[in-house]
Amino acid sequence: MRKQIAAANWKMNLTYQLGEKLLNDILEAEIAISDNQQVIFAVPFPYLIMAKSTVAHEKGYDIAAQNCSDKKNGAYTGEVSVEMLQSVGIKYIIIGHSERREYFFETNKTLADKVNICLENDITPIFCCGEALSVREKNGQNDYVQKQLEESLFHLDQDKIINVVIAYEPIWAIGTGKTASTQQAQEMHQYLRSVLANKYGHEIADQISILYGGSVKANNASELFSCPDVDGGLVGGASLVAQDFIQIIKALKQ
Ligand SMILES: O=C[C@H](O)COP(=O)(O)O
Repeated sequence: MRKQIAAANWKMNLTYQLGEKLLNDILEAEIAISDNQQVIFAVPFPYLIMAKSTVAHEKGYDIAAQNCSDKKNGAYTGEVSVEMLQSVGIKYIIIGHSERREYFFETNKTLADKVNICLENDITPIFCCGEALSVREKNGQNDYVQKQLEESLFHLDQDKIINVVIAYEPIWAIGTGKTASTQQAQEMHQYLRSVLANKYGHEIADQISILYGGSVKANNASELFSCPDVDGGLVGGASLVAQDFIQIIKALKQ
């Protein structure tokens, strides 16, 4: 049975001290996390070790990096390699967030390289895909996300794809307060799963968690997560407020 995941993406927000307090405030709520659920905090690089040790003894909680280099190592000043992240215990990395695609010009090919290095190091990529408003207005969202999957993931064998988490994030819903309707979210997630099934078969596709991202809030998480093909969320703004993210964790399907 695939995991139900609440992933917090702090992006470039919070000081170290506020981040540490936020983590502790959420852990103090002592939410019961079932074996089928996972809570992940994607924190800025300088906070990874603190965050990792803060959740170390908490069942069902883990930490992610928000990005990594597409190079393995070497003279790339300012870059952070997957091997470095692995060496401090990181098990998840967000790959291909739309903000990285837009502001840092990451291409499907670069992201395929990042995915490969993650998997070589036993790290689960949380692979983001999603269309801009202009694409949706032309009803081109299915082809658009399918191409993102084909060009960044479909070189993987069955035993590798099974270790990837996918996050569908309609760009028009990120940080805008506009959320995809439950029907839009379910349609896209179902479509993504059918694309995976066509390539890898239903048994594999049914095991891959597909998260929804785009203005998930405390008051809409239950409805979104109740969709059969929505396996939790990748949450930006609402993950910065302890009480809001606590509600979002509680909204995960069991
Ligand atoms: O990574 C998270 C997504 O970009 C969604 O962000 P948001 O919840 O602020 O819309």
